[in-house]
Amino acid sequence: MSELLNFNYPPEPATDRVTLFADVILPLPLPKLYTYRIPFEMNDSVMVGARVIVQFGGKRVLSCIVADIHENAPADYQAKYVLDVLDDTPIVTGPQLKLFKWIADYYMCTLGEVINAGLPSALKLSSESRIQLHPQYNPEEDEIIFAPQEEKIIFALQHNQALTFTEVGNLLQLKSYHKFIKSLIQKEAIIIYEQVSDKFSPKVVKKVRLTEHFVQEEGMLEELFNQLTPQPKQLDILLNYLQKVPVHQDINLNYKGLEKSELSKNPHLSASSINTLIKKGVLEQFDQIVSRFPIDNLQQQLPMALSEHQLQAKDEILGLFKEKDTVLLHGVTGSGKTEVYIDLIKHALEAGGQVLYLLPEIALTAQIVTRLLKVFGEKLGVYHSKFSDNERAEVWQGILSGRFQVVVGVRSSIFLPFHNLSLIIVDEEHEASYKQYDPAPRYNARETALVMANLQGTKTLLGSATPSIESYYNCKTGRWGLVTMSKRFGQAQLPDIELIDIRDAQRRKAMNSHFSSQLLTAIEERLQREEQVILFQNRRGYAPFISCDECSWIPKCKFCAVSLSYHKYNNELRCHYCGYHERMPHDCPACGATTLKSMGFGTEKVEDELKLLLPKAEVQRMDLDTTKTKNSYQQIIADFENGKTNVLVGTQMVTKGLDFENVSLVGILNADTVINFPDYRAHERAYQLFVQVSGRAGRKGKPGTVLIQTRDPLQPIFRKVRNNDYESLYEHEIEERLRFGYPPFVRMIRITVKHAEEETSENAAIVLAKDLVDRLGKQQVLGPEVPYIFKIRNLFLNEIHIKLPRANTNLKAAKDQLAQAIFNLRLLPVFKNIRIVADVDPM
Ligand SMILES: Nc1ncnc2c1ncn2[C@@H]1O[C@H](COP(=O)(O)OP(=O)(O)OP(=O)(O)O)[C@@H](O)[C@H]1O
Ligand SMILES: [Zn+2]
Repeated sequence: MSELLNFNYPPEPATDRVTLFADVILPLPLPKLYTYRIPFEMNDSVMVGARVIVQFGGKRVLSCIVADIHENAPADYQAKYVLDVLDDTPIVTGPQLKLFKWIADYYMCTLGEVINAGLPSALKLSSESRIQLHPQYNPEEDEIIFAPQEEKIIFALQHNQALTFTEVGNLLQLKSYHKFIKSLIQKEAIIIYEQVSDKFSPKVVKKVRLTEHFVQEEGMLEELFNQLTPQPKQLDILLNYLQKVPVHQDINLNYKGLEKSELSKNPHLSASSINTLIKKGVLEQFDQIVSRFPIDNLQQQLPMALSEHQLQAKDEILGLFKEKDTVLLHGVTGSGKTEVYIDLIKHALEAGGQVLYLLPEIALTAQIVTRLLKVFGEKLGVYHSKFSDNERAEVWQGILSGRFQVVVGVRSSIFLPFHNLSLIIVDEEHEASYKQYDPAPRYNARETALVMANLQGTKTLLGSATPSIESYYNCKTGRWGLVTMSKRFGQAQLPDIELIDIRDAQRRKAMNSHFSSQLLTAIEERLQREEQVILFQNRRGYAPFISCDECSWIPKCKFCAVSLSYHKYNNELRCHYCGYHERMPHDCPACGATTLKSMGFGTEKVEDELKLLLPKAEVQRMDLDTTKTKNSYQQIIADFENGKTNVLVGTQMVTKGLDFENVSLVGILNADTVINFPDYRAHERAYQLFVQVSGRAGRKGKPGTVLIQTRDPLQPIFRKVRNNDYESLYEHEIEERLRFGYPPFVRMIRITVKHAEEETSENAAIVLAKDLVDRLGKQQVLGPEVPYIFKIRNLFLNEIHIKLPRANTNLKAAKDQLAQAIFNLRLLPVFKNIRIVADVDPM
């Protein structure tokens, strides 16, 4: 027996020496898969879906995913060897690989880009990866046996914070050192991380417990009581401990102990006495590493009992699922869709499958996670970008191991390694944030979820109070099932919606900056009644631009064709497209006058002015600027829930899905910017936004009011919003879409041509458009045209839109033509540096 075998290293060479090759997906935007040769001794350990380490190019060592194993050597190059296998079991499942391929094909990008977006970086190793000692690893205590090479690594790590892979290679003077790293990870002696700054730091809590002999030995506890009787403060602590940790019922409870803060935060207990007890050896203090997803203190609850309407909706959904794969739940705001989802999730879990619950925004997950945790406890995984990489990897592994059976998350959750889904829920299905705009893959999580459901033979439930026109069309044509809930839950009524004519108010001198006196009075009234208010404004920052009163100078971004927004809190001018920022000048750089004025207004100004106008109001703001840190959403939402704040000002973040019982007034400060947006979806979007934000008012018994400030109260969209008349919106929109050729009747692909020189960009777009007309036909190609924002990050943009009729178009063939046209264009020397982005189903 070789010494190596004792350490679980690759098995002995197979006797029938077939030469196998692995096609791997490298985490790079490469147009095709690369083939590597599998060394004989790894024939049995390389698996589809597992990670292997390969060398790519001269120096780079990368981990990649095996997509296929076969016996065909590549025809045009000599295959390099796979260096090492990282996983015993696949980390990417079969259905997932199929889905990734679909995403790459449909959204016209490479598999590498899909893998790159999909895998948490903690699962992507490269030569930049570093290792450090596992924080729980204790060389004295552990009885694990290490190979000499492993000991060498551990020794080095005891003297160095961290080592790169390359350093490990040099240390061992070995090329195939990865197996030692892998083995050390399995033995939990080391961990891997990507950068020094992102080092894994375990979450530790301080705990106390009774020193062992007090519990183990007969009569010791009684004696302790006697001893402590003269010290009532210490006795109190002991009693309190025993109340929370009833060791007399089960002595094993003592081992888990109690968080020290449970005792120290109690105002009736003395902190110094706790420490005295520790010094005396009555209590012992210890650290415990806890999960990042603690649910210890949550009381598991049964889901709420469904109302008659909810039960009926649920039965209808289950009934429709017998015939259709997809059902849309169209329920007005506050109708109790979430409880219907929860019931269906329970149902699906009982049948033994996994459930994915998609939400469009992190802001929304905060509230819903609390609700779901109560019902599903440890089975629930949460996934979004505010989580650290380690946390995301923990969720990924948790799904593979079966720890998490329900996952709630934002759009990127569609990349997770599900293999046994029995239900997918897409909440707020109309939301544009399901679409990733940049970088590739430019996928729509809603569409991808439907394909995922199809690949796994499962059902999808989409829900919204304001469905997208496309989804509703699918119901009308019978492809999907439709279930409607037209009443709010319980006694709650839909809010009253009133319009305020800003122009008229200005004439009557009834405007106080951006607030009509009607709105201000309404806010004051709610505050007096101790009710809460939500105010919506479509823009963040203080003002979308500033301008000199004297010479009309307006500061613009150096890199983009947009004006700079003014942010007052840090006195900065900022570009919302590229992030460029500079200090707000004191005088006009053009004429020297001191007459710089802010124009228009954003959420920051609303917050600022409201604090001046209503000094008693506790105002908080929720927008991109106030939600940068991980827990900021949760904090803002919790403060509002607890009544610590009474006015919440925000961008579209405050409009959707949030459920506050005490909100009785919603104000929309300027409705017009939402409606007058140059896009075929503008009216659909405006309707959705107004209905959704209105839907936050009056959700629990108290009647709600919505005040909408506008310069154009006759705009027909308002009538539809006030009457909650989705049908009439749909009828109008679908007719226009048919007449002018927009989705759902056509599929659109937007091609953006980018170049640092305006003329080159334009010429390239002209050449490309011409070629596309030849290939696809004149009807199918629109443009090129210069978009409204014609320069971003120093690149000049030109757009071409391709419209492909849904009926009788061979989509695959059309995309091949498009890809060929782009390829040919790039062959022309003048257009060598041109960048071309294809966005399929742009939003
Ligand atoms: N069966 C039930 N028992 C008790 N309360 C319920 C029940 N169903 C819903 N509710 C309450 O009614 C309110 C509205 O429900 P929910 O948030 O699910 O509405 P929704 O349809 O998701 O609304 P939106 O589209 O605005 O997000 C919530 O406060 C919820 O707790
Ligand atoms: Zn910019």
